[in-house]
Amino acid sequence: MVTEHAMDTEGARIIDGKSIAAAVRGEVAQRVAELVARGIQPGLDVVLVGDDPASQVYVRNKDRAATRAGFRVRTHRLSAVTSQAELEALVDRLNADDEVDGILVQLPLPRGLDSDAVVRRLDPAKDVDGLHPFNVARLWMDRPGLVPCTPAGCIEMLDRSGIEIAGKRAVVLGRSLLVGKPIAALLLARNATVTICHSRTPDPAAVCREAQILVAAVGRPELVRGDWIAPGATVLDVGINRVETADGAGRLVGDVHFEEAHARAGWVTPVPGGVGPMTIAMLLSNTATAAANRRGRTSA
Ligand SMILES: Nc1nc2c(c(=O)[nH]1)N[C@@H](CN(C=O)c1ccc(C(=O)N[C@@H](CCC(=O)O)C(=O)O)cc1)CN2
Repeated sequence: MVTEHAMDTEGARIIDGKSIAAAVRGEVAQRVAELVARGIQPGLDVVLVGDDPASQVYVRNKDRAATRAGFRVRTHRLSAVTSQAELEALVDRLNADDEVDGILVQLPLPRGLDSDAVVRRLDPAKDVDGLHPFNVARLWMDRPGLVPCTPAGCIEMLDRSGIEIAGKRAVVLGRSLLVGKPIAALLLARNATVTICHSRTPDPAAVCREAQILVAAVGRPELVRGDWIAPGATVLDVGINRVETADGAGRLVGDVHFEEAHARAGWVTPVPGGVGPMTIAMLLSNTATAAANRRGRTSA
């Protein structure tokens, strides 16, 4: 199936997540400045439990990006042996604190903690990850609300690259609450015809080959090969997998074999530097939206 983004001999066009994320961050900084000019200091509280190295990096980057955009940021670092009751008590305190506009609990939580219960405990108005059942329901009802950051970033990348969504056949590989299901809902809301593939789909390659927009979010390094991709398709790679290399340094790869996708697709996101940076940019955008909603919107 050939989309209107015909390939040329140079291969697919790259969707540069780093530069799109920088543009979004700049726009959010402007929205924050407008709130501050109205006497409102928007605040983000980030909760990190345990010592997972990747989570520590993501939380540090969120703190830095939010601070640079002008938010008041507090990061709460809790030990890996924090109890469910202690974690929920912190969420209750942040829910009750009027200076807190956004609460983000970094996932995954250490084993033994119930992340669903923690997410359900959040005030939906401060749930800048868009994971509370209230926000999930609003998403599926096509009502405005806080939308999970990575899926929101995928849509932003398509829009800012001028890639039409309406009327396209979209295939989402993966059905997680954080990415697969919400990106499917967002594509559907934009009038794509959406199929979700998962571990029990009999021939995922054949389904993916039907896609004009293919989103890979399964956490399986380079699962999607060139022959899974329709010539000219748009490929969004949400996977971030660290794989070993002969020199021991390791490298990051996505769920898509980049070189093969590049040779076949019309548009493709790289890893790193594709969807990943959009996650933090959209967190900032959600936090500005939450602040404006909570504190009385005029423009931000
Ligand atoms: N509460 C949440 N937890 C998690 C989320 C989330 O949206 N909310 N998403 C992921 C991790 N994540 C943010 O938390 C995240 C992942 C990747 C990136 C990113 O910029 N990746 C870079 C590469 C980074 C590297 O070198 O490792 C890229 O792809 O270019 C940012 C944020 C799970 N948890």
